[in-house]
Amino acid sequence: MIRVSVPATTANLGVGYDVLGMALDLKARFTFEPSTQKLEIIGDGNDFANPENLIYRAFVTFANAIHQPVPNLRITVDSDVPSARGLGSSATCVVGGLAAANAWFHAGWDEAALLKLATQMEGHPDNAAPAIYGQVCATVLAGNEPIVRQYPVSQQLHFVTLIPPYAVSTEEARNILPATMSYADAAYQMGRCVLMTRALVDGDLSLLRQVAQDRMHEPYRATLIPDYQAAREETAAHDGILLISGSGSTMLAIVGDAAGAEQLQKAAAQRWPEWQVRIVTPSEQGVQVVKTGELSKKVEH
Ligand SMILES: Nc1ncnc2c1ncn2[C@@H]1O[C@H](COP(=O)(O)OP(=O)(O)OP(=O)(O)O)[C@@H](O)[C@H]1O
Ligand SMILES: N[C@@H](CCO)C(=O)O
Repeated sequence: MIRVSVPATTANLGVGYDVLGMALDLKARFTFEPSTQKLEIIGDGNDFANPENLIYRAFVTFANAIHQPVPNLRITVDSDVPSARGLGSSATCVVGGLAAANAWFHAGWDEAALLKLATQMEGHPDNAAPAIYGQVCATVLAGNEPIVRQYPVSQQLHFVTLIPPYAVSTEEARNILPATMSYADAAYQMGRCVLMTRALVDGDLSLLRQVAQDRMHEPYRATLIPDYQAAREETAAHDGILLISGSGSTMLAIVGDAAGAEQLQKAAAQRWPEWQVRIVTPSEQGVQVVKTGELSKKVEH
């Protein structure tokens, strides 16, 4: 049996559209076993219990890439990562399926090779990179080749996810973005993206506040999240900064101390009782693969 644990990820971190992403301590756990049937999927939503399941598709993609036959599989899903909420659920499926297949076939692919294939499946690397490597990752593509670097996140920063009960599909949230932006806006954005990484590493909340205002996607995507303005005001009332997590609908609040995070969590949970409001911490680890009862660090080399 192969067990895979993959962290949720919050992509973009505001000003790092398609570049920055951070792994979180919310996990998706998948197990892969031989089955007498072609495919069994247990524990996943009804919509996903079919061969189009993204976890299975990733496993099949890997098998095809190394020219191996696809085995009969039982996949068991136990995920704390809600689907289509901006917390990288699709990346957990893709990275989980690829990493499991890598271990299943003893293929020995390293993280860079997994990231390349995961990026092809996802279309952009900013969820897949931290799902594989952990921490904050900055990733760019040189042709099809991802170039990635990790940044440790300061423990002085505290994070609260505000997860509404409604979904936003990434596809829709990408389609509403304009096709071009001006040089002035590009320069505005580049500088803030660079300084955002510094603010996260240093735990510099005042710098973070100065550079968090995005011009590339948040103004457009806010229209897809009916409670965005209210969530911003609630976060500001607790001295926090609000970003759209990935393509939404989740919003990520960043505050400067643990007590402030708890107060915001309580207030938001009270105001929106049907939301999941969770204090989260960055995950230092990316995907973990456990095979035959032993923890092997990521995939076996
Ligand atoms: N548990 C799951 N089992 C199978 N497929 C899933 C599961 N969770 C998510 N998916 C797939 O991922 C899709 C959602 O991906 P989408 O990119 O829209 O949102 P997200 O990854 O949660 O958010 P974001 O990319 O903004 O962080 C679902 O429509 C489904 O295809
Ligand atoms: N960078 C991606 C992350 C969501 O998958 C986006 O914002 O569309």
